[in-house]
Amino acid sequence: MSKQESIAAAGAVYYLFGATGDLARRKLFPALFSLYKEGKLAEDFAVVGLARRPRTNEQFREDVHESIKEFCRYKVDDALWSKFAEHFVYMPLDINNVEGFRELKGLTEQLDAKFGIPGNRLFYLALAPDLFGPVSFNLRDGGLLETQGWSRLVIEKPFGYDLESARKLNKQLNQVFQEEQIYRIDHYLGKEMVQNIQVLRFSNAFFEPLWNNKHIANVQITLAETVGVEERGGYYDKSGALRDMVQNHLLQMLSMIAMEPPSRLHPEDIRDEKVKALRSLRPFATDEEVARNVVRGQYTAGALKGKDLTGYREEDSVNPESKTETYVGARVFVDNFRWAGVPFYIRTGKRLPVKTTEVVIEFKNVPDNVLFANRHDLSPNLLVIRVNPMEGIYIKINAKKPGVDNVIQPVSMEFCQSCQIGINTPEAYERLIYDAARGESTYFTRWDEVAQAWAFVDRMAQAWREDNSELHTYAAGSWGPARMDEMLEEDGFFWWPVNGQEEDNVIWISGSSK
Ligand SMILES: NC(=O)C1=CN([C@@H]2O[C@H](COP(=O)(O)OP(=O)(O)OC[C@H]3O[C@@H](n4cnc5c(N)ncnc54)[C@H](OP(=O)(O)O)[C@@H]3O)[C@@H](O)[C@H]2O)C=CC1
Ligand SMILES: O=C1O[C@H](COP(=O)(O)O)[C@@H](O)[C@H](O)[C@H]1O
Repeated sequence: MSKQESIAAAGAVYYLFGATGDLARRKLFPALFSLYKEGKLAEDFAVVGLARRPRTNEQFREDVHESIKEFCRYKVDDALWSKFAEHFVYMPLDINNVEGFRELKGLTEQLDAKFGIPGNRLFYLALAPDLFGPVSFNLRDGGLLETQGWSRLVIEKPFGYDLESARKLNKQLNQVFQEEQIYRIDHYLGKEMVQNIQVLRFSNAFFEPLWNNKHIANVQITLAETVGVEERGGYYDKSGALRDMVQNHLLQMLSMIAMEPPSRLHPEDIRDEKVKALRSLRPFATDEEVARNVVRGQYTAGALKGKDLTGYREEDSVNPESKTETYVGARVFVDNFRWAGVPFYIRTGKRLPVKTTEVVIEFKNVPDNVLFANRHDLSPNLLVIRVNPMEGIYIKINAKKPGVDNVIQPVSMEFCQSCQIGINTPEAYERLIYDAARGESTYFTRWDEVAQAWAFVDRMAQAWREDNSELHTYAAGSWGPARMDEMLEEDGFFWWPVNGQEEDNVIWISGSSK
């Protein structure tokens, strides 16, 4: 067996619902091409683009070509493109019309025969969530699930609007698919460094023994974006940062930092541990607790890198009186033996000064009775996990300043993954599509995780709905509402600089990312 054959996912028909949409264009077509180029898709596959808009196969292939040229991390060469393009067909289909699904079944049989596909079906729903239920019913009623091979459903976020709507949606899906067949995408779980959290934690003698409240003072998780709401106001103004980022990406990252080691590296064991961590989140009992521990903010006009920026309420397709939050910061606790008393500070926002996703683990200082205890120049040890756009980790330690007695200075030692691997790091969507095609579900969210995360954030949304906590404002291009900084100060901490914006006095041992 050649190397190429050994890494290829089993052949399947990929049904791309929402094939004329933004996600397909920016992420899904480029991901499929990269998988093909790397031999992770062999020749026994077909992609059927599905949406209402009329398109011929040729027009559709041209759309795919343009998307790959613009967004793929690989350059497209003509010979490979021609071979790849043959696997793509388009069929106009309205999701509410079951007849169309019957026709799709006929098309599927032709594609199975043409490409030697063994009856495997991957249904990717790049659609608004209110269409997930209707698609599932029509897949069943149109006969598309009657097959000798496997059938899997890949669905995009948001999975509902709150716990109640998520439950309803899940119930609909469960009428057609088993939980094991449902792959709920959280694209942060496809990011290399998010997946690396487990490896760092569980394969290094350095970290695991210290990974608890005896040694860790606090954990800081930042998901900062420079972009504003862009053209997505219609969706975002209803969703806000809490539903768009906290319920999913932020809490998923938190659960990976906080989880206990699984007994086996089996997807269900890992997800069991993540859901336990989510269940241990201390719920906010009252509106007053929400107000004390959670900060919601909305950006006003400001500037970034010399460019003037409008405020959120002035953006197109946003209600000029909108109270939607574009920033959420919170102090949360994981109430279990490992984490009791350790604050997790989390924040996410649009129009912040840098695009970065980072986790900072701040360690407690050395005990009072040792040599350097009363030194004010002792800085806490940090472990920093850089997820995006830089990928890597660094640790900050204290060391003697060379040539000078009695002077201690912080030193950062760095593993810069993106400097070494750079453009070849697979994009999250490549990894996740490949995993779904291989039946590897570790980095997809299971229903109980989703439900637990909704239950946690619903309490905040409820307090805000009742309007008992303030909507802070922050200037576009700033680090968000000052109240969040004050919260850390109350606890004797501050936000560590992110995105390599280290304090001036730190020496970098391998400063390639600076
Ligand atoms: N775009 C992004 O970066 C991200 C998107 N997502 C999620 O992915 C999903 C898709 O997002 P996005 O691509 O941006 O959305 P778009 O609005 O760009 O695309 C929606 C797609 O759905 C199709 N569609 C709508 N109604 C029907 C129908 N009745 N029958 C058949 N097709 C229909 C549209 O095609 P047509 O009009 O031709 O029918 C279009 O292809 C959403 O759930 C979104 O939240 C998640 C993370 C990031
Ligand atoms: O899911 C989403 O994520 C993006 C940020 O993703 P990233 O990979 O660029 O960090 C965010 O802009 C968007 O609002 C949200 O829906």
